[in-house]
Parts: sequence; C-alpha cells; structure tokens
Amino acid sequence: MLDQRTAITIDEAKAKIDAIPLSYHTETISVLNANQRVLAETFKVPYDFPNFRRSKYDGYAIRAEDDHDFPKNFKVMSEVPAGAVYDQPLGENETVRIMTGAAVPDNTGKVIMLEQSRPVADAKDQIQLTETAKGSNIVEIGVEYHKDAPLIEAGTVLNPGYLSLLSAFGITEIAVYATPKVGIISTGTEVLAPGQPLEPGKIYNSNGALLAGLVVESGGEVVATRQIVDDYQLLLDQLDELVASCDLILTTGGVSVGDYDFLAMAAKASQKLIFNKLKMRPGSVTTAFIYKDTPILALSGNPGACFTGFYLYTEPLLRRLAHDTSHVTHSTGIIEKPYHVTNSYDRILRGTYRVADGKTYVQLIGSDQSGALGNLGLATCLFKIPGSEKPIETMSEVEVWHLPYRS
Ligand SMILES: Nc1nc2c(c(=O)[nH]1)N[C@H]1C(S)=C(S)[C@@H](COP(=O)(O)OP(=O)(O)OC[C@H]3O[C@@H](n4cnc5c(N)ncnc54)[C@H](O)[C@@H]3O)O[C@H]1N2
Ligand code: MOO
Repeated sequence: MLDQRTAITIDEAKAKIDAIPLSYHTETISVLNANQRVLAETFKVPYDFPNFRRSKYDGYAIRAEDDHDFPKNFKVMSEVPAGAVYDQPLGENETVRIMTGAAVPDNTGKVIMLEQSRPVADAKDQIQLTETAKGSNIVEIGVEYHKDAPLIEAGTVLNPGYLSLLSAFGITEIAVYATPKVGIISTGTEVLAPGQPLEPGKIYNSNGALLAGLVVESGGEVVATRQIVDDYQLLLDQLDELVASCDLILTTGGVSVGDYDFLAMAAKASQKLIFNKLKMRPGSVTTAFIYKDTPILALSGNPGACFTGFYLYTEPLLRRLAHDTSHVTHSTGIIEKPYHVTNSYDRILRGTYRVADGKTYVQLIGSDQSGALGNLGLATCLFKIPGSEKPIETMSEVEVWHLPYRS
C-alpha cells in the first residue's frame, strides 16, 4: 500500500529541527587547537592586565618631581631591557634607560622618549633630556582588564584573536563544546564507491563526498562513512552500530515511496518520526527521525536535493550540536532572470547572487533538476520560488539563504 505522508512547509520543518532536544558534551583541549571551537565556560580575567607598569617607548624613566626645566641632565643608573626589573626607587634627577615593554621603576612618573635625549660630553653616566611632553608614556596596571571581569563569554566561537588573549594570560588548555560526531550512510544498490570499475546501470557515490565535505565545513567530525545496498536489515545493523558513536547520522537515498526505500521504512518504525514529507522541491521526501535517541536526517539520493537538504536542515542542527548557530544567513533578494517553471510546492533553486546599490540580486545557476549535480560547486546561495500556479514575476522579492564559505 502506498505510504501516506503529511507534507509540512520548509519553515515548519526547520522549526521541528530546531526543537529536537540535544545533549551537549564538553572537552578540554589545547588553546592552540581551539580555533573555531565554542567556549564552554566563561573565561574570567585571572589578574589585572597588564600586571606591571610598563614603558610604551624606548627612552628614559624619571620621577614626576623631576619633570620640569628641560633641557636638564640626569644620572643614568641602569639599563632596563624588556623582561628585566630595576628594583630601586629613582632618586632626584636620576633616570634609567628603559626599553619598550620593560617594567618602569615603581616611582616613575614619566618616560621621556629616546628622541628627546642627547649624550653629555665627557660624562658617560649622564644623559641630557631635552624636553618633556604630555602623557606619561606608561601603560598602567589593569588598564586593559581588571581581575575577575568576564573576558570571553561561554558560547563564544573562538578565533585566533581570542586564542591570543588566552595565551596572553598563560592559559594552555580550555573547555570547549565537543565537535559533533557524524556518521554518513549512502544507500543504494546502484551506487558504487569511486575507484571501483563502472558497471552497467550503476552510478558512483557522489553524495558521500558531498556530505563528508559539508559536515567538516560545518564544524562536525565524520567518524564513520558507510555505503550499503538497499537492504532493510543491513540498514538497521548500520544504524545500530553508528548510534553508539555518533551525535547525528546522515543518510542519502531510499526515502521515497519505492519498494527499496528502506530509510522511509526505518523512519516510520523509529522512536519518533519528525517529518517525512516537505512542501518543497527538490527533496520533498526529505525525512527526519530519532532512532535510539540519535537524530537521523535522511536526505534524498538526488544530489541537488541532498545538497539543499543539507543547508536547510542539517547545517543548523550540526551547528546547534556544537553549541553554535547556523552560518547559513537568511535574507531576501530579487530574482533578476525569468523563471517559468511552476509547482504547488515551494521550489528551492541553487543560485548565485550579486549585490548592487545595497540590494541582493539572485539567479539560477545551472539546472533546477533534483538529480543534477553540475551546479553544486558553483552555487553561492539557495533561493525560494514560492509554490504557485503562475510563474514568478521577474524582479520579485524572494527568500535567500547565503551559503557559507562560498563567494
Ligand atoms: N512514485 C514516486 N517516485 C518518486 C517520488 C514520489 O513521490 N513518488 N519522489 C521522487 C522524488 S521528488 C525524489 S527527490 C526521489 C527521492 O528518492 P530517494 O531519496 O529515495 O533516493 P533514491 O531513489 O535512492 O535516489 C534518487 C536518485 O539519486 C541517485 N543517488 C542515490 N544515491 C546517490 C549517491 N550516493 N550519489 C549520487 N547519486 C545518488 C539515485 O541513483 C537516483 O537517481 O524519488 C522520486 N521518486
Ligand atoms: O523532491 Mo525531488 O528532490 O523534487 O526530485
């Protein structure tokens, strides 16, 4: 008997994906490996920063009391390179030669820049300071950060700037949300692994490579890839194996209504069916379900539909698993070339966009067919032709999803 399914809209499907309850894991890793990871605990400033008074310039440190009547000769007591400390107080008209970044003696009032000094003939231990200027030229304790201030909030996506901040406080390890572990199962008796000899009626598995790349690009780790023939028991065996190590499982193929569409069958029999029919082309049969507490996104085998289903539903879930938010940005644009195909379902086209006069213009690139894969490398956005009996008017406003890492 033909499978009866309830079709829901793209927005409803996205809301259902956003509502899947998730459990998060954290792990402690080296700061050097933490770029693009999400901080799990707010990092508080461990001590006032900087924690000593340091010179901004190469020059001479003097007391505030001696900061008048220039030019004036000072006695040079010592040289203080960066990293060294002169731990005596400066006396009247005494100075130390100080380098950029070095700690100034405690009672320093000002650093006079090297350019405002000249040697004193026949007096090697003297220096003449020629003029004074506004400003102390000293970085005071705590001017950048005060102890215990929340410096990097939990949930921040770390970048090299944040890693440098952590390193500036001597931190080597931090707690981050664990990278989501993803399993990918490509199904289809017609599907061969690239590298195998081509056989009549068979095609190579291109969705496996597509999804593996997209998962990594979206902050996930591919911990298992499988390619299986259409066999219900084999599919269940693979799901049973992968749920043990995966936070999310992606599958392709086998979600339609055919006799060999075993993902559709597994979804129906699962712990919780989230959806199995969308008012969307391509990928109307895209299916989501929970199997043994693990979310499964069963994408269409058609490459164009698989690509679309990844960006609309999988990427946001993957980012949420990493405690991050989707990097696919949603906005509006103007369709600038005629598109005449109509459908009662919303159609998502793979396109490119350009920005002119503050407006985004989108156009189809390559084919709109679900099975076509020529534009998967070229598309920079997806955009929506709303379901209608009439073709969309050129220059209408449409919903646009900008794809990350593509321009
Ligand atoms: N009687 C009906 N037939 C179909 C319907 C329907 O409603 N009634 N829906 C059609 C639509 S729309 C789609 S989309 C597809 C969805 O099919 P599946 O997701 O079940 O995928 P398959 O049938 O397994 O494959 C579809 C297509 O993609 C090729 N494929 C599969 N896996 C891969 C792979 N890993 N790499 C590259 N290409 C792959 C496969 O050979 C097929 O050509 O169903 C329609 N049928
Ligand atoms: O829903 Mo299908 O992906 O249009 O061919």
